[in-house]
Amino acid sequence: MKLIITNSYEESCKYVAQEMVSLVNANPVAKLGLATGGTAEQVYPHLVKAYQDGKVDFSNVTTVNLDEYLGMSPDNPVSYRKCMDNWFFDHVNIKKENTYVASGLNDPQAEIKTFNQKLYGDKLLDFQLLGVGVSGHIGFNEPSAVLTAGVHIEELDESTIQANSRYFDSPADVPTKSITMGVGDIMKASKIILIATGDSKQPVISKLFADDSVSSDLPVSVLKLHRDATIVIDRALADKCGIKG
Ligand SMILES: N[C@@H]1[C@@H](O)[C@H](O)[C@@H](COP(=O)(O)O)O[C@@H]1O
Repeated sequence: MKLIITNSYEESCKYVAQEMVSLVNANPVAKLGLATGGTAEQVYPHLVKAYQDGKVDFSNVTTVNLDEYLGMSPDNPVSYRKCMDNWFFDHVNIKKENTYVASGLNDPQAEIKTFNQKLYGDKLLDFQLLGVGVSGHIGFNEPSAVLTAGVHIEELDESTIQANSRYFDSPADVPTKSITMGVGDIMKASKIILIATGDSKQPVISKLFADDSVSSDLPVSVLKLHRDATIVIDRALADKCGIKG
């Protein structure tokens, strides 16, 4: 697992976007795994800018998103589908039919089938963008005695519900379940970049770099097993975690 420490969150976002642009330029038919969440959100304006500046072409790119809340309509303004449309897809030349964000409204078992078809029907992911939850989750894979490899329905951790309640009227409105890629799905991506910032992520990032352990109590720690996973944090977060470098 590689660590990159930037001078600021803004610089982290630019760095991640630049990596994605380079990847698409090297492989115009790239299949990208995408992420929502407040941290990943600020990566997308840099991708849109690169497109507007003629530096990248998304016309042959396909995408699969990590997760969605169960019961969430794709039309709901806080759905991950709407987030992706608003932040990215509606502003670049990607074909909408080449983008997939699971529907939280469909029958869960049928949607798991569709999700797997999108993940494995043609080729594996060339890249996966990740954020990390305050619980240490990736996608919505929460800490637990065991982790699940494949696409599944996951009960959200109380800390995730609290953290994500900022997007809803109240914590009671946050869905309690999600449909998510499993850790095995994420780990099959050829290249993974995780971006983290902010004081709330200090406990999980500190734990991640405290030692060499991999544990289902800290789902993000599975990235230590990946050949090409990079964690991008800013100096402020690194300092909080006591990480030198
Ligand atoms: N399901 C998403 C995760 O994929 C994301 O990593 C996490 C981090 O969010 P934020 O960056 O807003 O802290 O948010 C949600 O829970």
